[in-house]
Amino acid sequence: MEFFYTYKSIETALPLVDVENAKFAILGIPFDGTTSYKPGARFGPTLIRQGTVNLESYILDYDIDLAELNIADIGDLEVVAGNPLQTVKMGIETIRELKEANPNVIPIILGGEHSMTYAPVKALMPKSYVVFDAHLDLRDEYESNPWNHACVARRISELGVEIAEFGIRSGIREEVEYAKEKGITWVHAREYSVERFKEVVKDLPEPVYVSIDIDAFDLSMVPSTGTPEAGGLRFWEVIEALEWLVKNKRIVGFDIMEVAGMEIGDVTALTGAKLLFYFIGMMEKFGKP
Ligand SMILES: N=C(N)NCCCCNCCCN
Ligand SMILES: [Mn+2]
Ligand SMILES: [Mn+2]
Repeated sequence: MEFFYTYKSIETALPLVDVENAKFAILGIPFDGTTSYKPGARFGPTLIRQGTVNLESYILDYDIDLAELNIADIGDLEVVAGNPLQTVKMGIETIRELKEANPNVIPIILGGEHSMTYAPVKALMPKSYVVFDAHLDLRDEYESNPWNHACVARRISELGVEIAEFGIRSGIREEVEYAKEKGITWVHAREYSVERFKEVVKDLPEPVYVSIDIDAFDLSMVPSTGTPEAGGLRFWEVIEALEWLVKNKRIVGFDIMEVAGMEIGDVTALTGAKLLFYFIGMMEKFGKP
């Protein structure tokens, strides 16, 4: 199947199937036009895919081999340089095309900056948005742009989607006040635990969209990201929370955003690649239908 707004990118190290037969479909959105400190997230989709070359397709702790699963990769979205809204609109259309081709497929978006997450959320319209992030992303606008990556959770909130945020350690008072006004729960990185995650998420309505802004992880694991923040989360404490989430809530989509970098083997991209493999593996092993 051909998609109007996509082009073929490098492929992961996994054998791939057609969209029509896929359980998971990868789409890269290489946009980084509003990142304010470090650029390079436009290379995230390519670097994450290339990082999978380094990984075994077999997930030891799950006894699942991703090479045996039905995974499609529809390439990267054609972005409109400097225009996040137009790029998001093309992303919405592409993900809707994807779901028309296979209503059961689970889209996995590789960013690109976090503003692009609005596209899968608008296309899939989950009841809840669960996000790991260093930043609240609840600004009404940033650098005079309401489609800046610092605003994505606010735009999602305006869709009426319930929101829970984890790993937070950066924001402004106005965002905290907005979260309080809208009943958005956010957990500071210092207060984060898997138990706290379960407490917050257990009553959220389904289905759920899960977003990972890679800067939620500690700076040591993800130095190549647009707005890095020290004091982040550890890998396995996020994986354990996601395993509980996919067992207990129906997941309609997933993304890994804000992976930047300029070279093959970038540490941040390798973190993203490992996370990609674990998410697919846990969905296969534990995913609630
Ligand atoms: N990724 C994000 N959500 N970023 C939010 C804006 C970056 C905060 N810089 C603050 C700079 C103040 N000197
Ligand atoms: Mn973010
Ligand atoms: Mn962030």
